[in-house]
Amino acid sequence: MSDHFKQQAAERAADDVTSGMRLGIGTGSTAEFFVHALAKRVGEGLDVIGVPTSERTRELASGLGIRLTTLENLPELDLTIDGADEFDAGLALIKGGGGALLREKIVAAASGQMTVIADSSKEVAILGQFPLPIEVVPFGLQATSNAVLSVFDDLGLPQKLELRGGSGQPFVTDGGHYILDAHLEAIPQAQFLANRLVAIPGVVEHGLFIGLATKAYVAGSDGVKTVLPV
Ligand SMILES: O=C[C@H](O)[C@H](O)[C@H](O)COP(=O)(O)O
Repeated sequence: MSDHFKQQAAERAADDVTSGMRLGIGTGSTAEFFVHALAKRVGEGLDVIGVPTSERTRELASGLGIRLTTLENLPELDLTIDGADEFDAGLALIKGGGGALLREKIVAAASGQMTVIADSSKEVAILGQFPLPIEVVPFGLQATSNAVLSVFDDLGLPQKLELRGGSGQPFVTDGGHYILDAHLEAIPQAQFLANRLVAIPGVVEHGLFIGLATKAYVAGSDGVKTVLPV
């Protein structure tokens, strides 16, 4: 059922795209529905150019005939459409469940607008039930993990950090980094935590997206609703 909702939200976002737009194209199962909906419109004559946020999305979108480029060639975008793991009433997000958070955040920050597409299960009163992904360089992994844990300690957050994939075969991002998933349960001071995390050497980026999303299409049993940040 949730796949059906993801598809509805994605199709609603695809309706907003007009010819000439420079698009950031997100990653994940919801974003994949968007890629299919966009490809259908491209097949009907819509003329857009897209920057994918992952190799996975690049392969899918190019295979479906969507014209793509890189952010190097097109550093300013009109609109990014992407999924989220959680969002709150202010449209602060947790992203990175699929490991694409770094490119997703760079692309969203280069876009005039960002539309989140999600099923209603992603809406939360407070972020943090979904584990917060923190992308780190492999060098100095233990030292970086310790520094992250020390920030959690300072903020009274749970000290539970897991290397995605496990130490035997860590998950490697498109940028060649690892991901630490932080099981925080609730993040009451998201901006403060974000500031502390990016100040740690070895942390490349984290999955808190604050002040980036300008709109969300959220699909549930009542249909697709539009959410604007409060
Ligand atoms: O790294 C992955 C992305 O941030 C995804 O957009 C996010 O995990 C949501 O994915 P899904 O649409 O599959 O729930």
